[in-house]
Amino acid sequence: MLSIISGDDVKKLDAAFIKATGISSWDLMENAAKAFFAWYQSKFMGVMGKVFVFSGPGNNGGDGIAIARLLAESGKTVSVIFFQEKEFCSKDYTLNIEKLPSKVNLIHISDFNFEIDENDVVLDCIFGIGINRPLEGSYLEVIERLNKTQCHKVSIDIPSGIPSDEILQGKAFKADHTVTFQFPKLSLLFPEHSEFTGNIHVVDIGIPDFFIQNFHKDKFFLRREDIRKFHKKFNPFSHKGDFGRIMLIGGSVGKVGAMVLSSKAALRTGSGLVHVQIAESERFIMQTAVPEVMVAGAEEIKRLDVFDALGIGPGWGTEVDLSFYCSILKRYHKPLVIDADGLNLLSKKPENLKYVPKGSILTPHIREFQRLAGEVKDHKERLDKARSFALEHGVYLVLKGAFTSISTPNGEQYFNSSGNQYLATAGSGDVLTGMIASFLGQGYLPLNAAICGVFQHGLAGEMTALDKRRGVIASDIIDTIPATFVDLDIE
Ligand SMILES: NC(=O)C1=CN([C@@H]2O[C@H](COP(=O)(O)OP(=O)(O)OC[C@H]3O[C@@H](n4cnc5c(N)ncnc54)[C@H](O)[C@@H]3O)[C@@H](O)[C@H]2O)[C@@H](O)CC1
Ligand SMILES: Nc1ncnc2c1ncn2[C@@H]1O[C@H](COP(=O)(O)OP(=O)(O)O)[C@@H](O)[C@H]1O
Ligand SMILES: [K+]
Repeated sequence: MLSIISGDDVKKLDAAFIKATGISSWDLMENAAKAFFAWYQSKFMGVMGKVFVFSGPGNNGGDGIAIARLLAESGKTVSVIFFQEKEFCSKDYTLNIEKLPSKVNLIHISDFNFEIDENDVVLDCIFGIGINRPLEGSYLEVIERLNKTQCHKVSIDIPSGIPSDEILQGKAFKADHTVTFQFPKLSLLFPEHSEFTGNIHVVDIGIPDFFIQNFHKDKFFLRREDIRKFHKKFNPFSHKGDFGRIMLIGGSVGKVGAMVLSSKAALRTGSGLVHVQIAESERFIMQTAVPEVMVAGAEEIKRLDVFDALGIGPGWGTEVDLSFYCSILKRYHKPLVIDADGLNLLSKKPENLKYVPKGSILTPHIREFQRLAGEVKDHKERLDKARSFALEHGVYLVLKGAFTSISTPNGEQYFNSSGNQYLATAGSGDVLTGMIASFLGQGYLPLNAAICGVFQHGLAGEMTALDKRRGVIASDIIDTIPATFVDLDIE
């Protein structure tokens, strides 16, 4: 798992790493340039145009000059466009200028003619995480001009103009790809910045994560290779009971489809037994749609303790009797999952949050979270609010969207890397509820259930979008859940 640290801490990290290993800051920049070059070779070598490296005065600019050298040595036609004379630039920038082969065109910005073709590549190395004020003057003019230019655009570490941990003030470079070093900078995960970042790629520059953990506070980035360790192992003697008995509550008249999706997703995620509690009139639809599911009557609602996990909310409607809802929360003493109308009902009377069992998992999308916790001005504030909400109520708060975040009762935040925009389709959230409730019922710790559910839901979305793109519907995501176990090599 990658730790996400603040821009200020990156400087301390670099200094400590250099001190501990004896390598020079130039070596670290060289590692960054080589890591970028390897990425470029795998993704861009087929692009035959010229490369224009726009190089600012700091170490991001220095990275650009080192990259220009590697690209030129590999046979590319490279120009470096610089803004400041080297006396005003960082030490490693100057060292790299001295190492540039003579075949690289070195052009001051005032002499550059902006003759860039569609097939050319612009590398944005103007500012990295050292940006400390909004863009102005020639930097702003150049970036605005580049934003209007048709060509391939790649930002190094972060699109120039965006601060590492805050919301952008003013303008920034608009990239098709951002290749970021070591870990994604927090602000790359904000929806406000999606028009600037393009696709985000993380490349390793050789600082081991255990070293970074000395600096990290509370934020992690979840990647595919991290997921296996959150999974439980089952053996050939495991029986239906080991895979858990869960109860999903929701499905009012006309909205039983939500429960069809949740319950089917839970079965596809591995649940041994799935019961649902839905409006009496919808029984027939439910049993026809998913014959493997048991439709619970009032008796079973009385005996909640027999269930290993509950999932409350999909398609429930907001007309539910709040005292009935509270009685479920009060009588169940294990962590449960609350989504959709289960959350909207809590927003109606937030004092009922005290009945939610500790360690439960709440899965709001942005609007549901706003109803629960109030208005925010931007995603940065939303993430802070999610963190304090989880701390205050002792729950896991899964804030859904691109880079879904999981805030824990001890103040940590995990950011998901799987998924795509095609998951934004009716019922997709109901599928996630079924998946998380299923893992919880299989005996996973709440954090592990949330992580595995969120990651595999996203992965199922990616896999199903390969041949369906915007045609993905929630049922396709469910059908692809089993393939995610195979893809991740989980038994
Ligand atoms: N561990 C890492 O992450 C590493 C990072 N490196 C690179 O180093 C970068 C950070 O380098 P720096 O700290 O030098 O930061 P920058 O390269 O972002 O540049 C900061 C410089 O620009 C000036 N500046 C800031 N905002 C400005 C504005 N709006 N207008 C005009 N001037 C402005 C500052 O006064 C400072 O001189 C990273 O983004 C990355 O590209 C690599 O070189 C090596 C390892
Ligand atoms: N752009 C996106 N990138 C990644 N995941 C997304 C994106 N948009 C939506 N999702 C995911 O799709 C699901 C949508 O859930 P939700 O909003 O509750 O939908 P519904 O109410 O239709 O079931 C969430 O898991 C969310 O994280
Ligand atoms: K940059």
